[in-house]
Amino acid sequence: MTAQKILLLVLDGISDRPCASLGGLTPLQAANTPNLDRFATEGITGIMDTIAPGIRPGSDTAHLSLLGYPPERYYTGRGPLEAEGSGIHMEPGMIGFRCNFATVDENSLITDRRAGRIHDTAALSAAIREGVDLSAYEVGFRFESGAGHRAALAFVGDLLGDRVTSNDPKKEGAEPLPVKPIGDAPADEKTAAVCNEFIRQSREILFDHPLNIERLEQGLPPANLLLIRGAGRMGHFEPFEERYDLSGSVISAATLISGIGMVVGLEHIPVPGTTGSVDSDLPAKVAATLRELERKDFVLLNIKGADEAGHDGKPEQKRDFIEVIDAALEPFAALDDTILVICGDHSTPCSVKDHSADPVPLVIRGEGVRTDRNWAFDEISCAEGGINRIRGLDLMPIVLDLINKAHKYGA
Ligand SMILES: O=C(O)[C@H](O)COP(=O)(O)O
Ligand SMILES: [Mg+2]
Repeated sequence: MTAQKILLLVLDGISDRPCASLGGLTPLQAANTPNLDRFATEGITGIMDTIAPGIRPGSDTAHLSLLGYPPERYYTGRGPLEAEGSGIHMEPGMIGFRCNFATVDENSLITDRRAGRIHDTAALSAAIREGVDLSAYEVGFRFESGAGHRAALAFVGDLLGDRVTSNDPKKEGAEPLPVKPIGDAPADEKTAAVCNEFIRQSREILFDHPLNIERLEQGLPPANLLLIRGAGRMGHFEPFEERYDLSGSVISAATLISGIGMVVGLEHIPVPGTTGSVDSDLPAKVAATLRELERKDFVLLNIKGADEAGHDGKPEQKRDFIEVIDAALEPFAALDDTILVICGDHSTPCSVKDHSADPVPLVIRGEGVRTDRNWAFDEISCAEGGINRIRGLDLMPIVLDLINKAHKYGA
């Protein structure tokens, strides 16, 4: 029997570098992962540069590559993808941004780029929608909360450009930067001015919002500043179903990943109780994935929490969450008509607190797949596997071949 379906499970930021506090092991090596190891035993393993060796992938460009959409052709910035996944439909002419709720102190220094990984910013977003007025620029806007500290923004108006910088210095202890046009096009100058005005007004609204007063009383960092980045317009994506002759769904609490799925035409399946963080309801996600595989040919499932632990520089938390992931994956062992692909989108080493170019581990398991001698799913063991080392764009062709949907090159 040939497998008919594909489950692409992306363990976001799962891979790492050796951690001193884990005795020189990576969190994935240190974790007890019987299910992942079983998939490695039953399948074929390897490592993957989701973009190319030495290139540090963003989650956006990495996921585009994994889905077989070359980012150099399709990527128009993170903002529009994050916006689409946050429920803002990006019409032509709109400029989208990714935002962080962040904390600044009385000296205007950023003390936390994620406002203590705040959850539930709905009230703050409502206040911003209500209070910010950009009519002086004849610009409207949409603003929606995403998972955790994340949010998305889109400007609607004439003569807006998308070539502007970010106010995010990308580190704590620094002041927010002014947003500047890249070049001297009037449309980019206008967008930069609108960004700075949006940031100014939203900061005033957030400063004495009751939720922030409450957070201060509880000793929590207030979400009193928006960092905005990733300006862009929506690109054009060949629909996944036409490209591969596969129907598909995306399951992800991270709005960026749902947005990417949605723009290529995957159906977004929201799952209550999932947070994109280490407290997410993973069994609910796994159950939803199995339901989707009953009615669709392809499912993209993203599990985000290990990436957050990497960004926070917490090896023990990352190791422990990997064990939670592993336990939740047990039901996938029963998949028999599905090619199961498990990989990372990039490494997020705890020592770097950001993405690195270290390749990610990969396993492909299912009917007809050749196996190799590797029995463990981790960065080091997979490097000895039968897939060897591939790029993200190689993945879809390999998997399409395994379900006999590849086309012969030549006669
Ligand atoms: O978690 C995310 O959304 C990104 O991968 C990291 O973004 P941040 O550094 O702004 O939290
Ligand atoms: Mg990622």
